[in-house]
Formats: sequence, C-alpha cells, structure tokens
Amino acid sequence: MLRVAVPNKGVLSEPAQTMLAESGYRQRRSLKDLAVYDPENDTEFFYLRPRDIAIYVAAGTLDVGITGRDMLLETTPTDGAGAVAAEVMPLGFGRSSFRFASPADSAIDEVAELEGKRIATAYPGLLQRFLDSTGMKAEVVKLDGAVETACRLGVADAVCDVVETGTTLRAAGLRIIGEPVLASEAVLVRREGAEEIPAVAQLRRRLQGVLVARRYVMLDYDCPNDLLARATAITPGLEGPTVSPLHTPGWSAVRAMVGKDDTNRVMDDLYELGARAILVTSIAASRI
Ligand SMILES: Nc1ncnc2c1ncn2[C@@H]1O[C@H](COP(=O)(O)OP(=O)(O)OP(=O)(O)O)[C@@H](O)[C@H]1O
Ligand SMILES: O=P(O)(O)OC[C@H]1O[C@H](OP(=O)(O)OP(=O)(O)O)[C@H](O)[C@@H]1O
Ligand SMILES: [Mg+2]
Repeated sequence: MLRVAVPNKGVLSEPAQTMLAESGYRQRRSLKDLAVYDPENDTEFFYLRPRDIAIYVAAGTLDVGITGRDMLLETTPTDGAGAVAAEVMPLGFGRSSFRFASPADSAIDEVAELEGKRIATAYPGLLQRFLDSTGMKAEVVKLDGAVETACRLGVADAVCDVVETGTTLRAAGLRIIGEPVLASEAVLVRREGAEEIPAVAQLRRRLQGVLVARRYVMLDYDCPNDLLARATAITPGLEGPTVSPLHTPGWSAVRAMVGKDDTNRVMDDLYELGARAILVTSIAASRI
C-alpha cells in the first residue's frame, strides 16, 4: 500500500487535493477527515500540517508527501545525520518567494544593512542558512506567523517571510529588500535514497499528466502543403506534429500540442502565414 501525506490546512491544502483528485485518487470528503483510504489505487492519504510533512517522509512512515519547498528545506537537518526527505518534482502551484523586507520608512534598504539587526521569521532554519552562507551576523527572532507585524510592534528591525502578491507586506508598511532568498512552490517529496516502487512511479506519472494537461492545449489547423515546413516550425509539438491530408487537394490538417501561454501568439503567426481553421481545445488528462 502507498501512503501519501497531503497538507490539511493553508494555501497548499485545496490545490493539492484538487491535483490528486484530477490524478484519479480519492480525496477526503470532509475537512475533519484525518486520513482517507482509496481502495482502487490501494493508497492511503494522511492530512497533516505542511510544516510536518517532510518529517514523516524522512522518517519513512509515509512514502511520499506534498509540501512547500520552503517547508521542506526548513525541516531538513543540515548536519548530515539521519534520513532526509528530498524534492522529487515541482507541482506548479503554491508559488511564493521567501524574502527580506523592512519598514518603508527605515534606513535599511539593502540586505547588507541587516548586519547586527533583529530579523523576524517563521522559517528560522532557512534564514540562518542564508546568514551562514553569506557570513552575515543577525539576531533571528522566531515567530509562528503574522510575521509582518513584528516590526511595528518593535520586536524586530526587519522580517524574512513568504511573499506572493506582496499585499500583506504593503499593508504592514514594509518594502522588499534584496533578491529572494528562495523561490518556493508545492513539491512532491520522497525519502532520499528510497528505492523506486511502482506505486510511486504511477503517482508521479499521473501528477506529471495533470501538469501537462494544465500547461498545454491542443492546436488544430489546416495548412497549404507548400507552407507546411514553416507552419510546423511554429508548432513543433512534443515529439512532432501530426500531419494528415485534407480532402481538398494541396492542403493538410496539422495537430500539435502548444504551451498555453503561447496560444494566441502561435495562432496569430499561423494565420499570418496562411493557415486557416485554427482551433484550440483543452487537454483533460495526459500521459507523456
Ligand atoms: N500567499 C501564499 N501564496 C502562495 N503560497 C503560500 C502563500 N502563503 C504561504 N504559502 C506557502 O504555503 C506553504 C505553507 O504555508 P501555510 O500558510 O499553509 O502554513 P503555515 O504558515 O505554517 O501555517 P498557518 O498559516 O496555518 O499558521 C509554504 O510552502 C508557503 O510557501
Ligand atoms: O504576499 P501575499 O500575497 O500577501 O501573501 C503572503 C502572506 O501569506 C502567508 O500568510 P498566511 O495567510 O499563511 O498567514 P501566516 O503569516 O500566519 O502564516 C504568508 O505568511 C504571508 O503573510
Ligand atoms: Mg501561513
């Protein structure tokens, strides 16, 4: 049986469950469910705090888990002793960055000026690792959340926190300083060195299938044969586009996968070239 850890709360919880459901796994019906068994896939899902997930996976009590890259690194010991969890694949949601910010009216506007200052964070391990790697000395003030308020209340001179839109920072009168310490997103984690088992390989393929279905669309168009070489250079597809003859002599039908973000540019380019009947359809699921 495969045992999988899923975030039970927070911003990662719902998208993680949606992705697993789209991958064909049964998910919990009620927010109160602590675990769910999916008999069809012989897989049990455990709903745990994202901060704890890498710990269960490193211990080997659960085979794989979904958590944030920042949470994984925060809970990974750096002393080299004992088993650790490692990132297997990024999952494309829960994107955020971990970065420094200081009060907009303060004199601290560069990372180097944090030397000797008090920095509040809910990720003391990540912050300490950054300080050690740069040789900076600063006092790490460990908080549990709502870190943005720490400067206003006088317990810190700056913060190092999770930023997505920056709304929370701005509302607290803070401004970003320096480059991100880490770019994070939800990731699938597995015990480092664990042997590959078929159930994990299947889960990975299914998650990859959802990622592809989300990132690509299917593009169909009709193209005069003398333009085929140029048209298929615009839509190379993954392995290569499917080209079939149209009933009308001198024309072909072309089918290729295209990155979702590129769809309109590609359609414009094809139309200008002379392709017609350009249609886009979404992909519901895939195995690549
Ligand atoms: N606004 C956000 N947008 C995207 N990802 C975020 C956002 N806030 C947090 N995250 C990510 O979600 C993960 C877990 O954060 P979450 O807020 O769920 O846990 P927490 O802060 O430890 O717990 P809680 O907020 O329940 O006290 C982290 O990997 C973090 O990078
Ligand atoms: O840049 P933004 O889009 O504003 O998002 C970032 C905020 O979201 C998270 O807070 P959360 O709601 O998890 O509260 P917490 O600080 O108590 O963890 C994070 O800790 C930031 O505070
Ligand atoms: Mg939070």
